[in-house]
Parts: sequence; C-alpha cells; structure tokens
Amino acid sequence: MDRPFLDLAPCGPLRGSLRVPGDKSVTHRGLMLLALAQGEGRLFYPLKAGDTLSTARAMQALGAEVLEEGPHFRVRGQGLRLREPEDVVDCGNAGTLMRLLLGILSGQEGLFAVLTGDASLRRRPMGRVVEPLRAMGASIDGREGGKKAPLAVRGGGLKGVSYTLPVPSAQVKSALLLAGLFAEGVTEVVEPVPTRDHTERLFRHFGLPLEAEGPRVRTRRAEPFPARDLTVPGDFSSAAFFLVAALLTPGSEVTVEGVGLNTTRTGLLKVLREMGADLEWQVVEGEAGEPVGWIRARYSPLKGVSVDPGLIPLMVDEVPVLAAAAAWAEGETYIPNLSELRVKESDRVAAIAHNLRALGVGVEEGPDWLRIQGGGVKPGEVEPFHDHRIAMAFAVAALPVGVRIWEPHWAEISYPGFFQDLKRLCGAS
Ligand SMILES: O=C(O)C1=C[C@@H](OP(=O)(O)O)[C@@H](O)[C@H](O)C1
Ligand SMILES: C=C(OP(=O)(O)O)C(=O)O
Repeated sequence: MDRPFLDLAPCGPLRGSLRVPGDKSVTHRGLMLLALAQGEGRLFYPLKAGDTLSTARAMQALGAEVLEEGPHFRVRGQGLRLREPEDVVDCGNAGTLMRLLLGILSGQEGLFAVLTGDASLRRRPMGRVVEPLRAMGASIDGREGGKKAPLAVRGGGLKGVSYTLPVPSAQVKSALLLAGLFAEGVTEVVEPVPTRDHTERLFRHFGLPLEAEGPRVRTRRAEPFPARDLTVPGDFSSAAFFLVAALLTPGSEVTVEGVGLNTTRTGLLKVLREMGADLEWQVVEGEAGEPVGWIRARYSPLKGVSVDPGLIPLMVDEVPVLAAAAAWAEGETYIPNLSELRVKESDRVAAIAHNLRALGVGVEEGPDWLRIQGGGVKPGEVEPFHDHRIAMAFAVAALPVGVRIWEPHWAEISYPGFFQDLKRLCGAS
C-alpha cells in the first residue's frame, strides 16, 4: 500500500507572528469538567484535534451535549451524574483522556463503561492509574490484570486515600483528584516532583474543593457546581516547534502570541536559553487561572548542554523538539531522565535516536538518556512512528535542509494545520 508523505523544501528565514491552537491539556480538562457541571458553559478557542475530539465524543457518549459554535464549544453538563454509555468508549490516541476518564468513571455509582483506544494507547501503561484508583475502592479490570486497555469500570464506593506518585505524572495526579470529587473523605496526592497543574487551576476556576500545600494537593467530595465559561490559552507544546524552528534557521524571527506560559510547562525555555537562545517572553493576561502571553525567538547559534534532570517533567512533551535544537548546536547535548518518554504515543527515546541517525546526526541512546552530537543535519526521511510530536519535531530538525516526512497526518493528533503554518512562516505558499 502507498504510504502518504510530505516533502518539505529547505526553509528560508521564518518571519512573522502566529497563534497556535488551544492547549490540549486544558481542552481535555475543560470538556470533562463542563460535562460534570450543571447547565451550559462555553469553551472558547479549544483545541479541535484528534485527541480532544475523542474527548468531546467520549463526554457526549456519557450524556453531555457538546456543540460546536464556530471555533468554540458549548457544553451542556450532566451535573456530577453521567449517563451509562451504550457502547465501548473509544479514547483514540489520547492517554490524557483515558487516564483522567478512568478517575471520573470510578466515581460514578453503578455506572458500567469500557474504555479502549488505538493500537498505541492499548500498549500504554494504565496500571499507574488503575492501582491507586483500586486503592480508593474502584472496580476496574482489563487486559493484563488491568494494566492495559481495554479496561472495564463499574463505578462507585470510593474512599479518599493519600497517594504519593511513584512517577511524575500529571495524568495520574489528575485522575485521582477527579475521582476524589466522588469519594468519601479527603483524597490527597503527593507529588515529590512538580508536574503540570492545569487540573488544580481548573478546580479553582469551577469552585471545586482544592487545597495545595507544597507537594500535597487535596480534594474532597464535590457538591453540584454551576458551569462557567472558560478560555483556552494557546498550547506551549505546539508553540515550541516554531520557537526551535526560528532558533535554528538563520535570519529568523518569530513571535507566538496568546500562548500559555504556565511554568509547570515551560522548562524548555530555560534549557534553550542555557544553549544560547535569543528568547524573550512576557505574561500579558490570565485566562482560566493560566498565565498567557507572547514569546519571541530569533535565530541563535546554539551550544550543547547537559540538561538538568529536574526540568524534564516540566518539558516532558518538548524533548523531541529539544533534540532538534541539539542536532544544530555546537558540541554535545546530554538529556537524562527520559524513562517516561519510552511509554508515550511511541517509544520517543528510540524514535528520536532513529530519526537523528536518519538525518546524519550522531546519537547514543541509553535506557533513559540521549547523547546528541550537534553540528547540523543532512537531508533524509523522517519516520514518525505514529507519533504527532515526532512528526513535527523532525520536520523542524530538517527544516533548513529539506526533508521527506512519512505519514505527516499524525500531526493532526494535536495540531491540525501545523505544516500550513510552518510553510506560511517560511514564506512558502
Ligand atoms: O496531564 C496532561 O494533560 C499530560 C501530562 C503528560 O503526561 P504524563 O502525566 O504521563 O506525564 C503529558 O506527556 C501529556 O501530553 C499531557
Ligand atoms: C503524551 C502526549 O499525550 P497523551 O499522553 O495524552 O497521549 C503528548 O501529547 O505528547
């Protein structure tokens, strides 16, 4: 069978400004919380992409109304009580959807639901949410004793627990906090390493119970709560591709506007600055408790660095595009603490190493680290391994020399229109 591909010509300087699509994490959570609210609320500028459309469909299957109004969504919630779905709920490619929804469904008294997903999602570890949810009293079963989807949930009977996250994961934290809204007593999550805090900010936006004290976050059983409109900031993870593209293409200057600048997401900015990047940013306003502003990137000769392992959870989805920057830097870049990347949409450590080699870049791969020899890339072919971030990051890595990208449509999981935006900024038609 013919596989689709996209040939990108070498890109000249990138110039201009853009707005990237809405934040994926906030869109997933906004749809879920509006589905649990009472009455109607609008989600302004949400991400409408593969992953978040899976969430919209899932919440509809659970009884919420989700209507498109131009670029926005209008959601009519079910209150805290969802409807039993008539069929298996398909979470597509979205880990965030499956894990957070497991938390919500565990709390639904008597409701039965089965969650599945695509081949990638069915390979990903679900034991990390199933185990602590079972400790709260949830009844969940699935493949490999509940470690893999499809997973069947019979909701109800939850009691709060205190749970210390064994791996830094905002998805696990969020699943437990959502379950905690339906549990007797207090549910506490302790995170030794901070992760993105969108769930906590949205709990506050909707007036849901939340106490945060250092590494501890607590919630308790929620009373029915009214819907409230919510504006989604631009996705920092999507902006990152254009920032790095500008940094490594001579003569470039790109400004991304209206982008989320939550510091639990922007670890990449620190690493790039340390590499010598000419980057400026400013918070201009707050939306739904999230800081929003602009970021400007100008072409900069970069140098290799040894990345602080503590920054990885604050840039977990940006490691592929950091590898693109490292490929163009002078000298070696060492990126540690990557074990979580092995269980994303693809094994991203292996996918990064494969594509760097395909572009003529020296790379060594360890169990949880990468060592990349900078100095530029050669024209070649990019294999996304069915992973949106790999497709986009390596389009960026090869931008100055041109590249063939196999199955470019994977980008639509988080960024429909990515290649059009890239071509526009490159001055191509
Ligand atoms: O909570 C979220 O919205 C996300 C958390 C991260 O996953 P983990 O919780 O597995 O680290 C991230 O990789 C994913 O893209 C989105
Ligand atoms: C890991 C990602 O998403 P998810 O876990 O929701 O599939 C991602 O978007 O890079």
